[in-house]
Amino acid sequence: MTVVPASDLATRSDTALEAREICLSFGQTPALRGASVSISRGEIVAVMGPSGSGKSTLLHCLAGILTPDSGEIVFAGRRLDTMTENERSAVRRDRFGFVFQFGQLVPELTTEENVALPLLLSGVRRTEALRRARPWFERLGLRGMERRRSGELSGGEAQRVALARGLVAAPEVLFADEPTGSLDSLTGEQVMELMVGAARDQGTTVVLVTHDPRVAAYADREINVRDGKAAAIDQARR
Ligand SMILES: Nc1ncnc2c1ncn2[C@@H]1O[C@H](COP(=O)(O)OP(=O)(O)OP(=O)(O)O)[C@@H](O)[C@H]1O
Repeated sequence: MTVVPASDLATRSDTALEAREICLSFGQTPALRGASVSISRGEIVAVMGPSGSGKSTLLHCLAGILTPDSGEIVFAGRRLDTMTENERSAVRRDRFGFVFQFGQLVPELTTEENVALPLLLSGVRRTEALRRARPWFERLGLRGMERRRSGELSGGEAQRVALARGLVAAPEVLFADEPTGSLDSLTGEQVMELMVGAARDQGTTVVLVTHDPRVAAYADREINVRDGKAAAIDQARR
């Protein structure tokens, strides 16, 4: 009989990312109270729930930005919560992408440098990083804006640049916290269409926090967070 090591089994599984019974408090405030979620490879998941319910905290734990007080985070078969800070930051840099509500572009850099940034931080040479950033301008309708700085972009343009930056290194998981929260609904829908299209092309798993049911409708599945606990929404009700 061949014994398959548990690590191999985990690598072969379809699960990209998992939180198991995670708890996290900020001082006396419990933000997560035993939240569990399991996200498949290539799946696009919307995390919904009332303000203050723990959505962003859950996303930050899944992304290895925050470490839970108890429970486990498993990414690609490995415990993220027990890694050293250096290992976790290498996972964030090399295997995860991020898009936040206000884009958070580096104002001193041109848009093409902003898009290329994750590659530069991973040690890709500048010419090569800029070469790989270039197709994203065409793809996201940003052609001609390569040399602008973030102050010279509209909100929707800046958010598309942020999206390109989040996806340029072909991350395994893209974390998006209210990526359309600062945009009007039409611009928000354009950003969502681009995000979902690009993520599907690359096979990127997406964890998306949103208040907006129209944004959540782009996801394959909704997870509802209430009082620091997560529950999958019955798909039949959607
Ligand atoms: N850095 C922090 N320090 C102290 N308390 C915090 C911190 N971050 C979050 N909290 C608290 O943890 C709880 C969950 O916050 P979290 O931001 O995860 O909720 P959320 O569902 O994302 O809310 P929103 O939809 O308003 O963004 C809230 O009670 C919040 O006040």
